[in-house]
Amino acid sequence: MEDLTINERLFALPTTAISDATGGHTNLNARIKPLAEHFKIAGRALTVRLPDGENRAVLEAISKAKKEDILVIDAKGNTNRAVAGDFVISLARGLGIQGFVVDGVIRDLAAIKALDFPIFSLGTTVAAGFKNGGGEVGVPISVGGVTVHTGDFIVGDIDGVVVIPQGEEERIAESAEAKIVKDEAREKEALSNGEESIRAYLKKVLNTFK
Ligand SMILES: O=C([O-])CC(=O)C(=O)O
Repeated sequence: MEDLTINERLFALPTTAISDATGGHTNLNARIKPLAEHFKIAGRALTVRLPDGENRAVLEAISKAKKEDILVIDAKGNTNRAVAGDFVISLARGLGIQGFVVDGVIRDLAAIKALDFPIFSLGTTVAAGFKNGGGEVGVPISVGGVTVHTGDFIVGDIDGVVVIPQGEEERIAESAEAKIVKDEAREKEALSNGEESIRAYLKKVLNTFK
C-alpha cells in the first residue's frame, strides 16, 4: 500500500469498511444518498452553512475550494429550495471540485447526471434557492446528524457517506484495510464448501457467543 496516497487508499475502500473502522459514529443519516448508484467520492471537506432556503454562499465556497475538495453543505434539511442546479455544478466541476454532500436538495438532476458529477443529497426539487446572501464557508457544521469541519475526510458511495475526523485518516484506512482482509478470510471459510462450510461457520460463531 506504500505507493498509494491517503486519498487513493480511502477511495478504494467501501464506506462500510470505513464505518466498521470508525465504529459507525460519524456516518451521515441514511437519507443522504448518492443521486446515481456509481457515484463515489473521497477527499477533504470544505464546509458551507446556508440560511434556510438560501444558496448564494455555495458560490463563495466554489470560489474558495481547492481542487479535489468536497463541498459539504448544511442546508438544514430543507427539501423545497435547491442549493445548486446544473449551472452551479458546472462551475464547481470546471474548477476541479470533486463532489457535493448536501443536507438538502439540488435540481436539474438529468443534466447533473450527464455531467457525471457526484452528489449525495436528500434528493431533488424543482425550485431554485433564494439569493439574498448570508451563510458561512469553512465553519463547523452539522450535516446528516454529524459535525463536519473543513479538512475532515469524506468518503461516499452507494451505501452512504462517512466522515473521518482530520488526523484520523491513516489509522482508519489501516484498520478498514485490515477489516477487508479479515472479512475475505471469513467469507472464504464460510462459503468455500456449500452447506457444509456454512453450517460449520454458523456453529463456530454461535458457540463463541454462548
Ligand atoms: O441558480 C440556482 O439557484 C441553481 C440553478 O438553477 C443552477 O445552478 O442551474
